[in-house]
This record gives sequence, structure tokens and C-alpha cells, in this order.
Amino acid sequence: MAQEIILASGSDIRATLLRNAGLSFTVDPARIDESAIRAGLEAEEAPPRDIADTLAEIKASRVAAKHPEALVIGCDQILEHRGTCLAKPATPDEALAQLRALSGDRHTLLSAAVIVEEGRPVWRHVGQVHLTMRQLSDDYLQDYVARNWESIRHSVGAYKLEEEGVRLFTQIHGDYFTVLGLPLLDLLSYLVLRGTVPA
Ligand SMILES: Nc1nc2c(ncn2[C@@H]2O[C@H](COP(=O)(O)OP(=O)(O)OP(=O)(O)O)[C@@H](O)[C@H]2O)c(=O)[nH]1
Repeated sequence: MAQEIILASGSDIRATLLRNAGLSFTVDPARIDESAIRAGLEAEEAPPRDIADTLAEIKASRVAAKHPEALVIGCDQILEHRGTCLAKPATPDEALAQLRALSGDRHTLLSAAVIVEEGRPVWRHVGQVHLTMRQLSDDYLQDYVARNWESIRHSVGAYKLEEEGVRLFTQIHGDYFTVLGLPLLDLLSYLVLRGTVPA
């Protein structure tokens, strides 16, 4: 019997990416106080990649405790801009403030994934993507947020690359999947290497 794979994430796009890759898995989102853990790590001046990696491991470990036989994938994405980490916007005004700050500048997305098996991390990867946003007019940003709020509220950086968010950018260095929130190519390579996924 094939080993069960569990995605410990409530992210629709992460589940879609794994499903579209043909993986069989179940979803069991980790219930953790992400903002409290993140605030603690930021207070210790942990680097953004360590914050993403630690949160991904905590999510995977929390769910793995309920499913000791399964391969459990935890994820976390951090947006880093000029040394500060941005979280998902809580309000349209916060989304507008974030986009005003990112406009005309570069930022980095860090997408961490950790696999926990039998209570131990057995694989981890933090994908990085460097994005350059064009200089955007305030009129356009206000209109963009008003029209897209219900979608972009669930996304770090207040954009979805596969939707109108692509218009915000002039350059993207890194892979598409990592922008969406999952270092999918590295994850699949590991699952193929260990024989969990045929290739
Ligand atoms: N569809 C889409 N989602 C994006 C994009 N960029 C970032 N995201 C999502 O933004 C969210 C980042 O927040 P996280 O805390 O990592 O994940 P989450 O959605 O809270 O889900 P958990 O894994 O349960 O914590 C993830 O769901 C990413 O998939 C994008 O371009 N497109």
C-alpha cells in the first residue's frame, strides 16, 4: 500500500499544484498561531528564510503527530522587502500600503516546505524568487485593490501571479511555482528520488 501523503496547508493553490502534478494526498491544515510564532522569531532577529523554514516545520510536525505513518508536507511563504517581512494583508488599506511600498522596487519571496515522517523532518527546502515590480500609479493601485481584494487577501504581497498580479511585474528571477507558494520542482524531485512518486 502506497504511503499516505498529507498536505498540512489550507492554501488552495498548494493543493491545486500537487493535484495537477498527479499526486494523491489529503489536506489537513495545521492549526497554529502563525503570527505569534513569527513575531517571536522576528524579535530574535531570525532571518526571513529561517522564519519560513521554522514555520513550515512546525506546521508539518503538528499535523504529523496525528498521522505518524504518513509523509506530511508543511509550507510557509515569507515576503522580504528591504529587510522587513510582509504578511498577508488584513485589509484593503493594508494591501494598498504594501503595494505602494513594493512599487518600483525589488522584493524576494521565500517559499519553504518541510516533510516530516515518523515525527522527524526528513526533507526541507526554501525556494527563493526575486521579483521587480514596475512603478505603479496610485490610481491604478487603488483600482487594482478594489477589484481584486477578495482574491489577493489570501496572498502574501497582495498579488496572485496567475491573475492580474502579473501586470505588476517587469522581472521575475526564480520559478513560477515558488512564487505561488510551493517549491514544487524540488519537492517532486525528492518524492521521485525516494520512490514515493514514479518517474
Ligand atoms: N494563488 C496564489 N497564491 C499565492 C501567490 N503568492 C502567494 N500566494 C499564497 O499566499 C499564501 C502565503 O501564506 P502562508 O502562510 O504561506 O500560507 P497559508 O495560505 O496561510 O496556508 P498555510 O499553509 O495553512 O499556512 C499561500 O497560500 C500562498 O500560496 C500567487 O501568486 N498566487
